[in-house]
Formats: sequence, C-alpha cells, structure tokens
Amino acid sequence: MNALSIRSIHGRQIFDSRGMPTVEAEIVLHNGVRASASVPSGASTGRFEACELRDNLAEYHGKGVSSAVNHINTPIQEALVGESCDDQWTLDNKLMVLDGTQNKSKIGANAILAVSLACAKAAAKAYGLELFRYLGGLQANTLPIPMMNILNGGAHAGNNLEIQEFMIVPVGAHSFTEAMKMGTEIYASLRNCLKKKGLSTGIGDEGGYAPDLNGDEEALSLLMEAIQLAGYQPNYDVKIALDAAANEWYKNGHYIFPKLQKKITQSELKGYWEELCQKYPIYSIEDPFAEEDFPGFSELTASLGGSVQIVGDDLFVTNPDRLRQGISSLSGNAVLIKPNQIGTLTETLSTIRLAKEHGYGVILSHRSGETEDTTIADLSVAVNAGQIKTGAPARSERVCKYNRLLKIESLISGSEYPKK
Ligand SMILES: C=C(OP(=O)(O)O)C(=O)O
Ligand SMILES: [Mg+2]
Repeated sequence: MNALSIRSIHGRQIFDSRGMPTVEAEIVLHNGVRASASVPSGASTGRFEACELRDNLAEYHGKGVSSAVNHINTPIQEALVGESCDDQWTLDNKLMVLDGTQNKSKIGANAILAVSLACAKAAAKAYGLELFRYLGGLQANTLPIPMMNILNGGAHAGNNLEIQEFMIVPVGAHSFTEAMKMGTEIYASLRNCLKKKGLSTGIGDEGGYAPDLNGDEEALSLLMEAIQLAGYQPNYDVKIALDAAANEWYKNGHYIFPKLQKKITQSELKGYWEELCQKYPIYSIEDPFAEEDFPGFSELTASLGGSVQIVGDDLFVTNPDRLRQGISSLSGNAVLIKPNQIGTLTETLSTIRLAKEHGYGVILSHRSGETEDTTIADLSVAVNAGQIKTGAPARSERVCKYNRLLKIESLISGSEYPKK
C-alpha cells in the first residue's frame, strides 16, 4: 500500500445528453484524492466496437446500465483495490483479464472505460498535474483544430439529410481561441441564414441545426453562405468536413441513401465524393463507405487521399487490429479516436501511437450521446492529435470540451496550433 493505491471504487448510473442511462465511476485513493469519469454512447455505432453493456430489461427501453454499474461495484472493485493508480497498463490489463472476452461483453466496455479513465484522473490529481500533462508529459503542447458539427443529419436528426455531420474547420485560425471565435460566429450566422429562409432552427443530437432540406448539396450551400456571412472566406479561413456515417446506408449488400431511399453502387458513391470535393472546400470525409468496405476506402484514398483526409470511424473503431488492416490495405489516411469503442485508456493510446507511426491523422472524438466528462479534450492535447470533433459550439455537453481546451490553452505558455 502507498498513498497512490486505490482505496475504493464506486460505480453509479447517470444520464447522457439524450436522457439515456450511462455509467460513472469514482475512485478514492489512500491519500484521500478522489476522481471520477463517465462514458458517452453512440447512435451510429459500428459492429466491431467493444460492447456497451445494457440490461435488456423493460425499464429504460432496454437501455439500463445496472449490470455495468454492479460490475464496477463488485468484481472491478475487488480486482483493483490496493493497486497503484499510476500504473495504467497494469490496471487496464487486469480489467481486460477480468472480462476475458474479445469485445469486453462480460464486464462491459462502459464499466471498464469509466474505471480506466477515473484511475488516470486520480493519478493526475495525486501528482498535482493537469490530466493532459500527466498523460502527455512535457511534449503535450499542441491544441487541436476543432471540427464543429453545425448541421446535423442522418441518424442524429431523423434522417433529414443523408450525410450525418456537416462540420466547419477553422483552418485559418492562429490559436484555439481564435478558432472558437470563428466557429461560434459562423454557428450564429447559420442560424440567421436558416431564419431568413423560414427553415427550422431546431437542433440535432450534437447541437447542430437540423432543418429539413432538399439534399446534402443544399446543406453544403448553407454552410458556404454562413461562413461568408460571418465575414470569412471558405477554403482559405474555413474548410468543410463531413461524416457520412455510410455504414448506416448499407443494408443487405447495397448502399441506399436513407432520405431519398435511392440505391447507389459503391462506384457511384465514390464518384459522389469526388464530385462534392470538386465543388466545395472539403478537407475531410469520415466513413464514406461501410464498416467492412475496406476496398471502397482504399479506392477513395487512392483517388482523393493526396488532398483530402479520409477518416475511418466505424471502419477502425479505435481498434489497433482494425487499423493495422487499414494500413496494410491503404484504406483511409486518418483514424477517429473514440475511447469507448475500445474500452481502455491503454488500448486507446496504442491505437493513436500506431496511427502516428504510419502517418495517419488522429482525431479525438466525442459520441452523439455525451456527458460532462472532458477527458477527450485533455487526451487530444496529451497526444498532440492536432484535431478534435466534439459537436456544435453549443449545448453544454459539447461546449464543456471546448471550454476545457480554452483553459488548457491558457495553461500552456507557448502552446501550438496546427497549420492546415
Ligand atoms: C460521433 C459520431 O456519432 P455516434 O456517437 O452516434 O457514433 C460519429 O459517427 O462520428
Ligand atoms: Mg462517425
């Protein structure tokens, strides 16, 4: 036993931004330090993600988390009490051995991740360090460029649009603070554009507007208009990023646009992305094809990858084995990092390291169902990811991550901001 050893672990149910139950874990150390972490939840989830354990009982429409919470309070607590909170690899390895399955379906990746992150937070506190500094050391100095999802579509907005996320990326900013200024101004001018056209300013799951439009190109035109109305130059100051979440379009061996209910072949879809990239200043496309369509990713990377970021989310699910498959088949050139897709901090860091070693871009990401936990903000700086996507600059479960980054920027003298 030492001051850093874990005295107790407590799990509890809290609620996410969609009003669904999720898991929080609290760790108390022998020296009295306490820290807690909570886990988010996706809507457009990949089949290869680690298992989010749900009770499957009538209450909460089958989405309760009492078994995951019980797993924290009994087997996890028994396995980790007395361990030192700063030995992350050992802690995470014990959690994986305790679970014993490939996809963490016995204990639940939600239970495991909450504890894994809470341990890191407790260790940072015990050392008197900010989380990004504890995780990243002296070299953690780069703030990420925010990819702000200001127009919501797909599964996050009742399929009002085919594409799930229309994001603005303030590439012309010189600091994170300036990027936030640009993003929030454009978000406000998009609201004005929508109002002027008599369109709804209601919002989707990630805080972006969710109007019923005639198609994805109308959404892209609106983004261009909002950027200009706010006084910025598309392409030069602000680029556009998309998350198609095309896995949601793939049913029984075919791609079908969910709104138009129109079938589209893989090669037509590739042509669609190429056309959009010619017409608009698109900097990044996430999940342009389904989670098993490595060939589709690889063909698009060959055609657009020299100038456009092709991101694997459902394709890679933050899993080093899936990313290795992508690296060897030249599928995509960037990975989305969602810690709850894999379930431990150690594995998340391994996937990030692998991506960097092979020249893949790294984007830390929230989920569509979020909590007030800001770990991904710290993680993005800790690993110098250079990019984060955490929704619209509105709704507190998104804004808390942006606000945390503003604070981190003010804490790092000589902080860096990437040039794109
Ligand atoms: C954040 C996303 O959505 P979800 O959390 O629903 O998977 C995404 O697809 O990138
Ligand atoms: Mg995605």
